[in-house]
Amino acid sequence: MTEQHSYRILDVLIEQDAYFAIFRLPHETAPRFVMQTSGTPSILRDIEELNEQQGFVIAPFRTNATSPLIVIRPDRTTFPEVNISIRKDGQEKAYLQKHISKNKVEYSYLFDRFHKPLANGELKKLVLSRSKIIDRKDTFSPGRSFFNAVEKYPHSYVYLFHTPQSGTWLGSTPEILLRGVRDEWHTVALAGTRYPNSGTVTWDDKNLREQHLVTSYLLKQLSSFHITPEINGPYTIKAGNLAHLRTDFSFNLPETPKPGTLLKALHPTPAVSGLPKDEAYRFIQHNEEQDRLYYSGFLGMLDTEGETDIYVNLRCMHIEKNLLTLFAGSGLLVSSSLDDEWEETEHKLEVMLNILQ
Ligand SMILES: C=C(O[C@@H]1C=C(C(=O)O)C=C[C@H]1O)C(=O)O
Repeated sequence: MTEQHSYRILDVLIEQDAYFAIFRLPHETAPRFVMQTSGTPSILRDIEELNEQQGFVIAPFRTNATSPLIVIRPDRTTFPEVNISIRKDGQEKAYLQKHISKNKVEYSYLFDRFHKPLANGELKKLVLSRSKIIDRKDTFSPGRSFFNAVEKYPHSYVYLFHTPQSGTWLGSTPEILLRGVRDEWHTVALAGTRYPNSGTVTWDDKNLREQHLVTSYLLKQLSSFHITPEINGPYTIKAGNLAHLRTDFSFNLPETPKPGTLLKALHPTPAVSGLPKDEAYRFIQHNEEQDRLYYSGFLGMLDTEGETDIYVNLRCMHIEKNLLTLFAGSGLLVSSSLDDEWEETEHKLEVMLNILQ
């Protein structure tokens, strides 16, 4: 099967409103595919209900009626044959950035609003995110963009999924939330961002502190289950045009906690939300002025009999009939500067912008 044939199949599955996900794990060559062929996917109210589930999980940042927590049952794991007609490409139109996207002036108001509780010591860290909305070209193909990302981002988890409940999402994320085979499990603290042109990356105090906050949080959550992980890091990793600081946590997971319970304890980590956990999560809900939907939620296969690979949903876009909404955020500390954080989100948005053609 040619790549062009594969991407047309993916586009047709989206047009047919199928329940499917295709994903490529870091450093693997072949993407894996899952599709539910009968009934409707499970809709869950609470992350802990994942303890009773196996399948492809799609969890929003915040579960609500518009963004439910979904599990696709993997009825089939090979590409289906679908009737593909050759698409007549319409008139070319340029990708246009819509006014609804926050410009730097509007972003600066939100930056000030987020900085206040950091400056007065109420909160230690807050992740401020924004989105960029662009017109979808007639020639845009989600399937082709997925394969572009597979090629361009070998170190990331690249995915495309569709369900009628979530809509269509595509992304290329570097951040593992929970990975496990048998009783060997892993999670990762990924925080601190640079955009090096070349050579070695150096890390300032702000980035080291951000990384330290996420590491301490993960240790605390794991130790609440009496898990003492083996720790490796922090070290520098590449993710497309960006570099991050990463610390690995490896541990045994006997009978309990089950993965759903652990995911509930981990999500949302301060890499995407903030500290203290509950206060930061509430602050974002009331002040960010956008619904993050599935951005900064988590996704991937949950299969306790086989292999579990759950990633944080970053460097992603929501694909609609006429619009593409790209998301990016960055972690603010009291020492953050407006220009640096804006620039960081610009670089993060490029991850999706670079695969649109
Ligand atoms: C929030 C995002 O990325 C997260 C935030 C980072 C940071 O602030 O340094 C780094 C990696 C991710 O954990 C994003 O890509 O939107």
